Amino acid sequence: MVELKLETIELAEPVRGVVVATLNRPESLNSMTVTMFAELERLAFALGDDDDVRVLVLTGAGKAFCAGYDLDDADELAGLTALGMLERQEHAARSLSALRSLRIPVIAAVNGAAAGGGLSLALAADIRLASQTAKFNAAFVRIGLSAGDLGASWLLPRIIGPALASEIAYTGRFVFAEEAERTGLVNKVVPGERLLEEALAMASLICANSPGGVQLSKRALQANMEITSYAAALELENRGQALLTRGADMPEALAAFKEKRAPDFTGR
Ligand SMILES: CCCCCCCCCCCCC[C@H](O)CC(=O)SCCNC(=O)CCNC(=O)[C@H](O)C(C)(C)COP(=O)(O)OP(=O)(O)OC[C@H]1O[C@@H](n2cnc3c(N)ncnc32)[C@H](O)[C@@H]1OP(=O)(O)O
Repeated sequence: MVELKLETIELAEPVRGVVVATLNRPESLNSMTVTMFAELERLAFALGDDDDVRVLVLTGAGKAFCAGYDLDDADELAGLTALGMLERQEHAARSLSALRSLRIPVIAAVNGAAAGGGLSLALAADIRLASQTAKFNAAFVRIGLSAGDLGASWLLPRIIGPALASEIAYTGRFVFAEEAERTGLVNKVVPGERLLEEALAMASLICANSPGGVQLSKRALQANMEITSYAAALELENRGQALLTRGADMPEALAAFKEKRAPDFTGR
C-alpha cells in the first residue's frame, strides 16, 4: 500500500495491486486547488516507486468527479503577476503530466460532473468508465479561459476526433454519459452504484497479466500517439518486445501455459 498522508485525496487498496485514489473535496465538487495538484503529483511519484501497484483507479467523492479549478480560489489569483500565474499553470500541468506518465494503467471512474480541469484529468487517464450521471464539459470557455488546458487540447481530438473536440471546446456544452460512450470519450457507462465495482473488475483483469507486458503496451500506445510514422512505431515496439523476452515473466507464462495453470508474474 502506498503510504501517503494526503489532505485532498483518499487512498485505498481494496484489491491487491490496485490503488483507488478518491478526490475528496465533495463540498466543492472535488474542485482543484494548489494542494490537490501537489498531492496528485506526490501520489504519482509514490506509485512510480511501488512495483506492487499495477493499476490506479481515480474517482471522486460525492456527486461529482471533479469540477475543475476551485473558483473560490480565483480571488487570490488576482494578486498574482503574469509570471506567478504561469508558474501556477505549470505546477498544475506537472501533476497531470506525472499522472499520465505513470507506467501503470490509470482508470478514471467518472462518477459525475467532469468540468474544465476535471475533463482534463479524466482525459489524462488511459481508460474512462462513467456512471450514468457523468457529464463532461470544457467549462474553460465559460469563464474566459481556453480549452488549451492541462493537456485537454492535445488529448480530446485524439480521443473523440477533431470535429467533435472543436464543438466541445468552443461551445462548452455538456457531453452526457450516453454521448460520451457513443463517441468513445468513455469506454463504458454503468449504473453509479456499480461504477467502482466495474473499475476494480477491469483493474483485476489487468493485474492478472504480465506487468511488464502491460506497462510496455502502455508505453507503446502513448508513445505512438506522438510518433508520426508506422516505421518509427515498429522500431519502438521491437525494442519493447526484445526487452520483455529477456525477463522472467515470459518464460513463466510459457511454463504456466504448458502446465495449464495461472502464471505467477513478478514483473521482473
Ligand atoms: C477562474 C479560474 C482561473 C484559473 C486560472 C489559472 C489558475 C492557476 C492554475 C490552475 C490550472 C488548472 C486550471 C483549470 O484546469 C481551469 C479550469 O478548470 S476552468 C473551469 C473551472 N470550473 C468550472 O467553471 C465549473 C463550475 N461548476 C459547474 O459548472 C457546475 O457546478 C458543475 C460542475 C457542472 C456541477 O453542476 P451541479 O451538479 O448543478 O452543481 P452546482 O453547480 O449546484 O454546484 C454545487 C456546489 O459546488 C460548488 N462548485 C461547483 N463547481 C465549483 C468549482 N469549480 N469551484 C468551487 N466550487 C464549485 C458550487 O458553487 C455549489 O456550491 P454551493 O452553492 O452549494 O455552496
